[in-house]
Amino acid sequence: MTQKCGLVAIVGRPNVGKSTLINALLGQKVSITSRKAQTTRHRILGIDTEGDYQTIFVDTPGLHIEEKRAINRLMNRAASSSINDVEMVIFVVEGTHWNEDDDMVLSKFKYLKCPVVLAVNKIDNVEDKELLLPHLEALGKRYNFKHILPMSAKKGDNIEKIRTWAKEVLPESEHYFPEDYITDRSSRFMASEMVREKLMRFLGDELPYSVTVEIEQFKQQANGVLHINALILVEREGQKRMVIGNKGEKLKAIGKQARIDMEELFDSKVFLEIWVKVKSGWADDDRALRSLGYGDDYLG
Ligand SMILES: Nc1nc2c(ncn2[C@@H]2O[C@H](COP(=O)(O)OP(=O)(O)OP(=O)(O)O)[C@@H](O)[C@H]2O)c(=O)[nH]1
Repeated sequence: MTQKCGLVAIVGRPNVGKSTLINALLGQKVSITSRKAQTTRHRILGIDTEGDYQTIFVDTPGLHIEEKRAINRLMNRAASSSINDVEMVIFVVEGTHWNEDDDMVLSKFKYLKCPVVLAVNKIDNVEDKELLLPHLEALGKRYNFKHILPMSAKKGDNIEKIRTWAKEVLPESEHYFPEDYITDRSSRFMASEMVREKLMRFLGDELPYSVTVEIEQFKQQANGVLHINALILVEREGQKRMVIGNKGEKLKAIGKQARIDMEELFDSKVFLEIWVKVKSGWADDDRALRSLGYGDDYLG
């Protein structure tokens, strides 16, 4: 049989569970998830290769209404353009909560030619299941969806259908990526996302968007241990203190959790060092090494 390959977009307002769905579809942590809205700043490709089929899932940044901040405008642009050349769109919404942001996403489908699947996520959260059916029926009247799928990305319920439907729409084409690729993002990028995710988890709303993470070193040592140096760049001294926490506790916890995820993803022991630096501060170029975010067994 000839090879088939194509793009499938996963769209939806922030926080509906797109990253969780991508992770569930690919069975690996390729995208970051968080309770805080809008964590996906980058467009991440998740690649699912099975035999002759290769589905490239495009995890778009959350589309949303407010356009005041430049970053939001950029996110909207990236999201709109990524919808156009795909074979299918998975529109993720949340349980029985439909709001005007969902309407906004829906309005982007006006000129779409490809099929749209409505994935009604987080049904495990819907307490009154009797409400679900009429709600799904009402949703069906909003657009000519190819399928309407109640599902739970977190529990893995019904997500196989998405993989099957995706395969059905793939055109004949050579595979774009080698079969062992899960994402076209480099491992360095994945490592930085993992640190950023933990930052968000530990600092929540306190964390400003301006904080960035750079991977300065990513090297496999002869003994197989992966040495990773991450640099967290903040804008002010106060933010640096916040990230480091009392006696370095916060940074230590962030480092530990990030290391655990990295070890799983890279399938290797990881030695992770994290530094925090104030971005613009020429007067503050001291890079205090604050984190011992690695297991004690790698110390010796
Ligand atoms: N109960 C429940 N929670 C879910 C489910 N799927 C995702 N979540 C939770 O919803 C929150 C947001 O999930 P994400 O996957 O980060 O959402 P997202 O749409 O990628 O968010 P952005 O990156 O902001 O666009 C997380 O706390 C998830 O654990 C689900 O099926 N059931």
